[in-house]
Amino acid sequence: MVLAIESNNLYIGYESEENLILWVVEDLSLEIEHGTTFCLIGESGCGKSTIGNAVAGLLPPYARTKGKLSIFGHTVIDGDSRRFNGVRGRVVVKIPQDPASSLNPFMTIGEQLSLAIKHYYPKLGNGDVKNKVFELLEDVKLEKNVFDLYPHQLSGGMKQRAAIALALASEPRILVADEPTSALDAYLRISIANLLKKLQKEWELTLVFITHDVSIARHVCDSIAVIYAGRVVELGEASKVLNKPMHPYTELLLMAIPRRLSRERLVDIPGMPPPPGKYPSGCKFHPRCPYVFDKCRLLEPLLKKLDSEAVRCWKYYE
Ligand SMILES: Nc1ncnc2c1ncn2[C@@H]1O[C@H](COP(=O)(O)OP(=O)(O)OP(=O)(O)O)[C@@H](O)[C@H]1O
Repeated sequence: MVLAIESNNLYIGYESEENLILWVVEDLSLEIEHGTTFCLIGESGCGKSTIGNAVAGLLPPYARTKGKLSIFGHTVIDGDSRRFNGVRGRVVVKIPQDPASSLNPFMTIGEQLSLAIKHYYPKLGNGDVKNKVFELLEDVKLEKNVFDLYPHQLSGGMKQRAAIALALASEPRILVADEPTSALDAYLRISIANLLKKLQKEWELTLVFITHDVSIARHVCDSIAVIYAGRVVELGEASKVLNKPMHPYTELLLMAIPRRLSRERLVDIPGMPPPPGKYPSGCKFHPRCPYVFDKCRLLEPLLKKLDSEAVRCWKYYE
């Protein structure tokens, strides 16, 4: 087994102007096998994008880190030092939530893709570059005429496909897709998710898929980490976690979304996730947990390994 991403006890925070560090992600220990699709799921603000940015080498300078992160065995985060040269943009790339943010409005898609390919493969001649651009357009299922179009001439779904093509120009091994479907309607959401899954298989990529949409996660992921208040609360094979959730948060998250052909009533998760700096003592989910007992309020459980899964809940320590 080749590990594409490995983190050991990783902490990620942001330093405020008053030099206070707000730890957003804590105690993150993950092993992501190369050539698989790994999903980070959780409500808004729980730290999914922060983890995605850490993996892609895109944390801002005022971010603070502790612990370790390795990409294909190469240490990129060690304590508060981060070294992504040769990795960022080449081995690992990120597709942003909003495709417009990675596309230049003043250049055609063909010009942008050609420029990216020339940057990564300076020895390629113009003809080969153009051929590569057309291959990329075909890979993301865009017509050849898109070469001459500007971003504003594309629909939302086409823009997202162009952003994916741009991300693939360096022939990366890891693709971080941060809510790549959130701005799209239901049909386009599935078609972009399907495209990413197809590319992951054909290009033998490791795909880190960030979403708060359980039905998309169910559709594309091999394994999944459920994130709450900056920590993994459940980890395992997607089919197991999503069909037989162990953590009360995962259980509620699944009850809060409509399922096809199911007549079960939808349930709201009571309350709101705590913002960084306001995490409660004990288990971070205890104020919203229907199974809370005294110990949960006092002490935070560690992520406990149970067969092929892991769960951070005192229920499983009894
Ligand atoms: N660059 C940043 N500087 C300061 N704080 C940040 C930065 N990025 C994120 N945060 C804070 O970190 C916390 C987690 O945000 P993050 O975007 O990682 O969560 P998320 O789960 O991806 O949420 P969403 O689904 O809304 O994108 C939030 O409180 C957010 O305000």
